[in-house]
Amino acid sequence: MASTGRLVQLTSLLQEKVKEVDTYIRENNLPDPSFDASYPPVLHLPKQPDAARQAALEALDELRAHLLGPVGTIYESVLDHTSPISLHAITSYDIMNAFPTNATSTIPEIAEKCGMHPDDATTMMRHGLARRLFLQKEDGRIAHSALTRAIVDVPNFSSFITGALDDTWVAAPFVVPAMRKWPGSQEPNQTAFNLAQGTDLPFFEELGKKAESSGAFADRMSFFMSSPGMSLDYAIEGYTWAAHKGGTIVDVGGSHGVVALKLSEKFPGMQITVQDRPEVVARAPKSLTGQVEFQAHDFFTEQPIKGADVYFFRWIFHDWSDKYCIAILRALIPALRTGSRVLMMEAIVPEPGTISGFQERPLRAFDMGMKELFNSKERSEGEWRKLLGDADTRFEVVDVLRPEGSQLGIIVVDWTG
Ligand SMILES: C[S@@+](CC[C@H](N)C(=O)[O-])C[C@H]1O[C@@H](n2cnc3c(N)ncnc32)[C@H](O)[C@@H]1O
Repeated sequence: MASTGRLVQLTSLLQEKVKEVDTYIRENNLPDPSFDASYPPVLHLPKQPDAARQAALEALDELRAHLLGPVGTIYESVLDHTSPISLHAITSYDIMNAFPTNATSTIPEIAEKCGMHPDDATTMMRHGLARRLFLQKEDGRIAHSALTRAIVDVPNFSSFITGALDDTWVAAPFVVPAMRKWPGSQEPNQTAFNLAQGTDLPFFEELGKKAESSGAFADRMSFFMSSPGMSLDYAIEGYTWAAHKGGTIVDVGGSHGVVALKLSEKFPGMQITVQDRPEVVARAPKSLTGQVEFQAHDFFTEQPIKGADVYFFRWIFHDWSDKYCIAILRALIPALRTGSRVLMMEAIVPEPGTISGFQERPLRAFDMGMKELFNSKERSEGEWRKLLGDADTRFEVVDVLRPEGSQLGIIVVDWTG
């Protein structure tokens, strides 16, 4: 029999890893962790102490589940369905801006400032306070916490929260009803979002009806894109673009051409066309050099640029179910010549069960979000390979790149037809 049980093993591991993080904090004169509004919104750690932080969180996750026990764990997750409600109220009513981050207030003052009924404000604030959204001072007044200050200060964070809660979280209770109504549907307008919003339109078309929703979605995307794992540098440095330095590149669904513009700076001989929906292209910046062109093109219709060296798709296919991904790939085929390269820059999720539940949970949350909004999914390497094979066996995967630190990998595909 082991000399210590699992609980003590996990606690020792936790202590060892936390000590590593704590040592780094002290040696570098970083502020000691606190919930006070003065505490920075993100604790930036280099690789090694960050690995220790992850290991500590993982040990803590298992320790907590063991201490709660099976019924306790499920009971907690059922109760947890209320968890985002106060956050939703805080961003919807702009409570975080009701008083300055260095001042204090009261619930009646907040209610008046935000146009809320005082009873509603009390329920929301009490729920939030229990989650460290704001802090209750000894004199009973309310102050900002490090969390609510982050909502105020971190660019586009509040749009991200509002968007994610307004669109995705409100759709969550409709996932099971949507599956019952449309079992196995691959249609983008037979989703939990459609039931929640009472619309027949796919997500982006519904959003497009209201200008402010499209703008908020763009802000939400900006927050995503600002995370280190989504850096554009991975698109530029994660693949050997030099092999096509005098070639023609088509960035399909390339939005406003941020990747194309960076590529053109690095490779002045490259000719790049960025394709997107007409309303997106209409708002695209004008290229100064003529090296980057924009073209309205629906990627479900035949690709008009024939024989390019590379057809690049970044973060396109995960929005679509297999049926539609196959349609996008097949619309490309008439333009391909032997050796044409297709690059798919996408999340490549590990096969289920190959990483811990703690690591897999956020990936599955993304996967569920894709189901809620689009009836699409995040895919593993095996699923990407199968998708390409189902589209046409002449697509050959020649490499699968996983740039270190990048949230997205690059599936390198050659056309062998
Ligand atoms: C998640 S964004 C990715 C944008 C860009 N590739 C990037 O990595 O930042 C998906 C893009 O696909 C575009 N899109 C959606 N449907 C399209 C269609 N039918 N034809 C062309 N582009 C489309 C959207 O307008 C949007 O720019």
